[in-house]
Amino acid sequence: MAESHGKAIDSSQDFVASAIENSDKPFEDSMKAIQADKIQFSEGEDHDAILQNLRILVERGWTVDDAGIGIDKTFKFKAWMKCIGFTARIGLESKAFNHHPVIVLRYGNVWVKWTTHRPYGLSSKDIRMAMYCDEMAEATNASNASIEFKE
Ligand SMILES: C[C@H](O)[C@H](O)[C@H]1CNC2=NC(N)=NC(=O)C2=N1
Repeated sequence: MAESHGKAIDSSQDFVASAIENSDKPFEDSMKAIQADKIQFSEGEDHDAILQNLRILVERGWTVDDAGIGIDKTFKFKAWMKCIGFTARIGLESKAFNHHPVIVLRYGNVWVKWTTHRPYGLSSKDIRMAMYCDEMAEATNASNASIEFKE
């Protein structure tokens, strides 16, 4: 059971709620609470840089998993072809950046999870790709064309 600002919290959802609920507290306090209790950073990472961006991602609906090594989010789209288009955009960038997610493609939504296998933990690559997902979700919703598949 982890403590944050004196409250017992025992799930990453609670961590997220606690981080946002305490957002009126100085930034450092709420982020230290998350760092001390939860995140397992990949070796060699700049912890403060990751935490700065993690706060933005959490406010956009990303959640930290219970192991503290990954972040995930569910993107909702009305049309199946938008689910496909979003997934394809993430897939192409994953190939280009050589950093790959777990993606669950369903009718109406796409669940994406980022974690780093080697070195094990949460890395700046996960953060970058999560930011990219948010950008692509906006681009997908804004675009009328379904995506062309280029090899
Ligand atoms: C050999 C290849 O570069 C590695 O296996 C890459 C591929 N994609 C990856 N994706 C993720 N999420 N983590 C990794 O450590 C990783 N490593």
